[in-house]
Amino acid sequence: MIEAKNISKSFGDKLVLDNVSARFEAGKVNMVIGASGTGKSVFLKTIVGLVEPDEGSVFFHDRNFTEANRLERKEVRQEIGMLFQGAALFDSKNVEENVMFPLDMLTELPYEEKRVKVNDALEKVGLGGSNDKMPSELSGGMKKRVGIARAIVNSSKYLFCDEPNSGLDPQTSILIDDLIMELTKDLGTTTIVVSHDMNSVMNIGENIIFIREGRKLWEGHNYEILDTECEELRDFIFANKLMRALKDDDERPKGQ
Ligand SMILES: Nc1ncnc2c1ncn2[C@@H]1O[C@H](COP(=O)(O)OP(=O)(O)OP(=O)(O)O)[C@@H](O)[C@H]1O
Repeated sequence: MIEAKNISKSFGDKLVLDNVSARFEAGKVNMVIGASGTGKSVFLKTIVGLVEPDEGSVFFHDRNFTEANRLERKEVRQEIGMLFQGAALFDSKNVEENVMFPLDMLTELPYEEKRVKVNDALEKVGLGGSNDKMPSELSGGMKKRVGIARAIVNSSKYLFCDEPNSGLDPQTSILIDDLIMELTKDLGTTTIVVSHDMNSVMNIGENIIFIREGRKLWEGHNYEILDTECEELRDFIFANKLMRALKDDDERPKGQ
């Protein structure tokens, strides 16, 4: 579980996060959604300590991360797996070396033990046996899978995914969403997905917070979202034509 309490952050005189609180449960896909430039990434960076909040605190289970010292923060960070936008693989490293990277950085394990963990992570994302492939030989969806394997290889308790579907076609996006959901359930991770993709929200959003201009305006489950009374959220959702069509269809009297 991760809890962010009353987080505020300004850059210069621009208030980017205004008293945002959220609770992200273990074993659930938690989503932070909102339009571009609205503060989602700054919020995620605040949670991992890449940005220091001006006010408020972040807790990982009962550990106060905001007040933790360097060593305590390092311990928490070792439990966080990150899937970056665009997968961010090292082009000059093969799949095995890419997935092994966090183990090289964070552990003293011998190569054979690291290899067992890498193979296990690759199996989990459906890429068993791809160790020697280079990123240039992989499709966009496979690169994301490698990125996900790298995020879970160190038995991460927390899985953060920044725009996991960016650059993917709709079918591959669904496969990646499903994989994120499956791993969250199987591994019991506290998963946070930052996204502005409404298809993903409808596929996997179990606990969603909507941020607009630095303020949290709504939170709930994907089955509630289409019925929201929050005008700003409706504008965000129904900017997507498919969502508008679904909503109209839902409201049409049956048999028409
Ligand atoms: N280090 C920084 N210094 C100054 N301003 C920043 C900094 N980081 C972010 N901002 C500003 O904070 C605001 C929120 O940015 P943020 O990246 O969180 O948006 P976002 O919702 O993640 O957008 P996107 O979906 O496009 O990634 C933007 O106006 C951005 O310019």
